[in-house]
Amino acid sequence: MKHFEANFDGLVGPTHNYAGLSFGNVASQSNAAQVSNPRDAAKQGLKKAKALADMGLVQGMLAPQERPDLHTLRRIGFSGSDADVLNQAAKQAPVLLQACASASSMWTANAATVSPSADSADDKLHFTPANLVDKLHRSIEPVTTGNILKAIFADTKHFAHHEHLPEHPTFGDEGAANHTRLCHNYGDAGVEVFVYGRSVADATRPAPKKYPARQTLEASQAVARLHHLRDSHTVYLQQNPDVIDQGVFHNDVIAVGNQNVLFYHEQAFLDTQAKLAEIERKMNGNMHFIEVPTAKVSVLDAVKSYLFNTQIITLSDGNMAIIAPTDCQENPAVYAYLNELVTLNTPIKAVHYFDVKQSMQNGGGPACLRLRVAMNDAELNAVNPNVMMNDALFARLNQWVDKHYRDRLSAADLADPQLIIESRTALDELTQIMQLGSVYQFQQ
Ligand SMILES: NCCC[C@H](NC(=O)CCC(=O)O)C(=O)O
Repeated sequence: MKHFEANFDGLVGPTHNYAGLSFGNVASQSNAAQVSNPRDAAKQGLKKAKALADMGLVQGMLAPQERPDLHTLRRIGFSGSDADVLNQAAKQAPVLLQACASASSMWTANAATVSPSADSADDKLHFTPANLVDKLHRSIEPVTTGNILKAIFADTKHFAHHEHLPEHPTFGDEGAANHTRLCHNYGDAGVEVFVYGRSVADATRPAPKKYPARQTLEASQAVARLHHLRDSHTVYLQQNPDVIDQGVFHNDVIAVGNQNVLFYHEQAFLDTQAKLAEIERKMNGNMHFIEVPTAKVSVLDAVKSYLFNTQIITLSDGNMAIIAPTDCQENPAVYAYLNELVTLNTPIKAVHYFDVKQSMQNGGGPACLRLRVAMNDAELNAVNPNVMMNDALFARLNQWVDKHYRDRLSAADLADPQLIIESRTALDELTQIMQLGSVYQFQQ
């Protein structure tokens, strides 16, 4: 049986816009009120996903969510026709309308935490959608995320789906952005590293002062229990609160892992040496810890360029490559570091750059755009084949984007009732292309 890691990228939705909704996410805040280009955003994402498929990786796509979310707007008291609801919300509570119109489900690293069957005591592949409670616009994602994941990973013989954690700050959960699975071969039992920003129960642990710590230790522990992970193969690691206060709102802005490589910034964690020793021990040795010193790349440069929001992928020859945003080429310190990295004695031998600027301007790099699912042949055979990237799906989805997406969207456009119709027409067609069934509220 073959074992590998598949990536499922989020297809950018038709309402992609810049609303400055994410306090603590520097890019989101500094690009607030810019005009976005949903069509380019979707095509940039598709191009990156297709390139990985062409490199021989197993690559799928996850459908976007229904936005504007009329269901939530009605739940909070706006009423009448769909156009009335938008109109009232735009006048009375424009920030709530923006929250209900965000295309943030595109960042599928936050869709869920995924544990492969090799790690779980019940031999199933587990999914827990993230509750994303720290941000209103993201807290409305998990139910539909669960529907989409169940429509793609349907076979209960292989896949276990859990409900998102209780919607309370105690269980703040940001999904795979704060979770890294390490292993020697993809089929081996791996070590799952959960990185949290604060502990609710243990007030003696430090916490950030300026920006929120979105992920709690309590949430990470709950997910590990749900997924039947073994203590001997699980590590809980605290993020350095000082870097959260410098804009590292998710761990995947400061660290990324693949197989036996952990690539991270010197200032990423607390208790770094003791925790790396625990990882080394639980992995039975042979780890490559690639620590980037502040002297070479500052935290500020890491946050600006998204050096760590890169994907590290294993190619068929066993070598690894980094998938980086072009912003890393534009930052002299980071570019120099990456050029040096490929000459060092590590498994990483190449860097490929992709323009994902539409997403970057909201604080989402290549790694935010994908959900990793380590699996085997038998599990892949049970996945809905209509979401898997290939020449035909790439062409079909590009046509679909051209047909339905606008090439500019401003805050004022979110109040346009026509946007509801466009978005629903597009998503209805997409559920047919991907054969997802009725995953959206408007289809029920
Ligand atoms: N993993 C990357 C997530 C980026 C995402 N940005 C946003 O939601 C910005 C939306 C806006 O400001 O319009 C976030 O902060 O959760």
